[in-house]
Amino acid sequence: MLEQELRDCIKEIPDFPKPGISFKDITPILSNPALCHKCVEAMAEWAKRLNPDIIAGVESRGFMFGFALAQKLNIPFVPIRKPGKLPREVFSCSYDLEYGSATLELHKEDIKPDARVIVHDDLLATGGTVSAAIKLIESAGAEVIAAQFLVELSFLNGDTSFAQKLEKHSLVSY
Ligand SMILES: O=P(O)(O)OC[C@H]1O[C@H](OP(=O)(O)OP(=O)(O)O)[C@H](O)[C@@H]1O
Ligand SMILES: Nc1ncnc2[nH]cnc12
Repeated sequence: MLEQELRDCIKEIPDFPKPGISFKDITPILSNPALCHKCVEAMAEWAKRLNPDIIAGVESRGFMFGFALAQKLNIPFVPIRKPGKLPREVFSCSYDLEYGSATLELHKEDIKPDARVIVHDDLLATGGTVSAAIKLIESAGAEVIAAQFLVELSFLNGDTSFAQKLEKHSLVSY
């Protein structure tokens, strides 16, 4: 079963990057092309019935499977990036995450109003990152129809209030 294969592959690193954090290292998945393929297939199978126009992926770990998913669905991929990286006019949003605080940016021109967007990230922890990504996309006048993750840390009891207004999906939950 895919969920078990992912659990067996993801490495848990205690006290990284700060004491008390159990870091889920997804990079071993990237060394396993067959498992990557299964992940993209499973994400695409779930996402396609929602008929999205765009996959928006969050820097940096959200780029890897987010781009692959967009390619699989044959739709555009739009990057949501850390501050100062995108050269054109941006929407900007600051937020807190499990081990600090951060800002994300989105090119204003990249998402047209009324587009149906799926936000993709590798991992859902406190929910701060995905909530910021949703705000950015809504600033562009577009609709976020779902948020999709490789990994969800349910034990954190993070802010999943975003899931009241859109669909949420993850391949493995801790
Ligand atoms: O749900 P949250 O508490 O907001 O945490 C989840 C976010 O944290 C990690 O990103 P990080 O900011 O560490 O950046 P990276 O992807 O560049 O490693 C992860 O890739 C998610 O984007
Ligand atoms: N515990 C964790 N492991 C990996 N990435 C994270 N991003 C936020 N919390 C994380």
